[in-house]
Amino acid sequence: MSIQVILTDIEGTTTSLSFVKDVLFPYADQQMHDFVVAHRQDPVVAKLIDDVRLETGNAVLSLAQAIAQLRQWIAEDKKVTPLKALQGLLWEAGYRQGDFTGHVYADAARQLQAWHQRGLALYVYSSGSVYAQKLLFGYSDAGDLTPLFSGYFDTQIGHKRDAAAYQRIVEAIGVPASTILFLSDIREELDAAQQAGLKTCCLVRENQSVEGLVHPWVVDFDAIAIDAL
Ligand SMILES: CSCCC(=O)C(=O)COP(=O)(O)O
Ligand SMILES: [Mg+2]
Repeated sequence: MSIQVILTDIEGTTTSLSFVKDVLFPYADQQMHDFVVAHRQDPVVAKLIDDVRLETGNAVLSLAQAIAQLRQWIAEDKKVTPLKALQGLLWEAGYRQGDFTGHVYADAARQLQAWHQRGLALYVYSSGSVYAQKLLFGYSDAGDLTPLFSGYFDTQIGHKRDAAAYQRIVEAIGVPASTILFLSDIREELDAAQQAGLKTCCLVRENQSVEGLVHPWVVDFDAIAIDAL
């Protein structure tokens, strides 16, 4: 069956690792303390701090300890759902103030537009929260790309190395798994998607090794031959 849907990862796939690690994460790290303290009474932020307590298994974690835990998770690049949700809220100010724009490779922006034009449905699946995904594409280097996307998934649907997450995404999109092409730079994510029956393609942008790679791979979006996959 031919491809009807493209499901794409962000970091390392549409977007450089460096933008996430050298721009977004340091920004969140610098702003986390003041943001959480200023918004601690906001029900959304208060719930996320409770979620940090749940995640750590320490129900009496103080606000200061929760902030320290969040900053440690940033340093360790942990894909923890309350951290990802808070990062989205923090980055909003950075995008709106023009402190940075969302990095999207020119080839990715070009092909996303071309695939949308030819009638393929485009979805995102990233560990970054859906809110953060919409900000990145909404304030991207290539302008507002959000009209191209039919939907977004984050770790609320499951973790990216878990085949069950892809099965839930297939159900949510409502087309056969074999008509969905998943794009990612991480082979464990591609393995999980393949187990769920999706087609896969690995983005090898930054000198990763392709030794033993069982997935088709390309160096950028221009090299993806949808009809040949
Ligand atoms: C979309 S927000 C910035 C990226 C981010 O926080 C992240 O964890 C990236 O994970 P991905 O699954 O896109 O590799
Ligand atoms: Mg990635």
